[in-house]
Amino acid sequence: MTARTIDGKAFAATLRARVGDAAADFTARAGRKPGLAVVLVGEDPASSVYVRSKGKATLAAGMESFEHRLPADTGEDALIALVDRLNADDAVDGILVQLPLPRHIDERAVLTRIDPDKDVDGFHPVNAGRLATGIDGLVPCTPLGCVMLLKDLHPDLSGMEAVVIGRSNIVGKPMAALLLKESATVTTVHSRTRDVAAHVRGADIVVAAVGIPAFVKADWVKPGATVIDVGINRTDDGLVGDVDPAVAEVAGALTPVPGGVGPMTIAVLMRNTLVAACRRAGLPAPAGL
Ligand SMILES: Nc1nc2c(c(=O)[nH]1)N[C@@H](CN(C=O)c1ccc(C(=O)N[C@@H](CCC(=O)O)C(=O)O)cc1)CN2
Ligand SMILES: [Mg+2]
Repeated sequence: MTARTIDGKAFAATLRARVGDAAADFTARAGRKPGLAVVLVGEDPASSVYVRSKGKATLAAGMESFEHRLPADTGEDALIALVDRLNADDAVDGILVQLPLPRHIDERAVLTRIDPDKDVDGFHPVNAGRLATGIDGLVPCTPLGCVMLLKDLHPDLSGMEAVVIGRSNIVGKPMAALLLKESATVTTVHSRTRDVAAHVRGADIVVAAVGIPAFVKADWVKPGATVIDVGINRTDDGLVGDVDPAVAEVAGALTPVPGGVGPMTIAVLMRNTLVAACRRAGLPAPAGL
């Protein structure tokens, strides 16, 4: 069997177009555009590219982009002061601090300072708590993008066996919470799990978010399973995922790297910004997003 390729790039393009339509509608009703502020500290080349892409996507969706590029030696206090200003700025609906931050800055101190209702990354503990308890909030972009791709293929995930590999606050934990919300039977495996392969073998859905190149092997995967590869590992052989390419011979469907989950992250960020803007303006949630 050769797995069907899940085209995240194409899905992301349609999502961005739908957000663009909804953003035009917001602008007509609210008398202003939705606004997204992105903060980058330092000059990490990959982060710099992502921030530029976010700015371009924001403008392309008809939204206001506020880009703040700060030097690598910016102090934590100065960064927090900027977050406070963005929290108080009515033109800003969404705030995103690009990760990773330089080592001298406490990531948690910065992320918990963002107004939860502007936290379009969904990383604030208030939004994590909302997700865990079933309250509408803002949900991390990458896992929400994964669920959108999964539901496109399997509109009803209820009762499906899902294994999430990795337990980060950014992907693994919210991914498991979102799958649970869809009534899947969810197992999270991680570095202390005794037999990862045994868990993966029972899964209809595998989400690999572990950050180890080609970690998931073909003989771990149930024939026909849907495999979502969240890994973005830069190696001497270029960009590779967390899933061994040989998995394509066993899986029913697989996201490629690049062109799978990655492009969904920025498309969902646009969606989250629009959702935050609608909530802040007291407008109904945009349909179908
Ligand atoms: N504050 C945040 N920081 C980071 C996040 C995040 O969601 N919020 N995620 C990643 C980086 N990221 C966005 O910020 C991101 C990563 C990858 C892609 C993407 O489209 N990848 C392409 C490949 C691009 C390449 O060649 O590098 C793909 O997979 O097809 C978009 C956004 C960490 N930081
Ligand atoms: Mg740090």
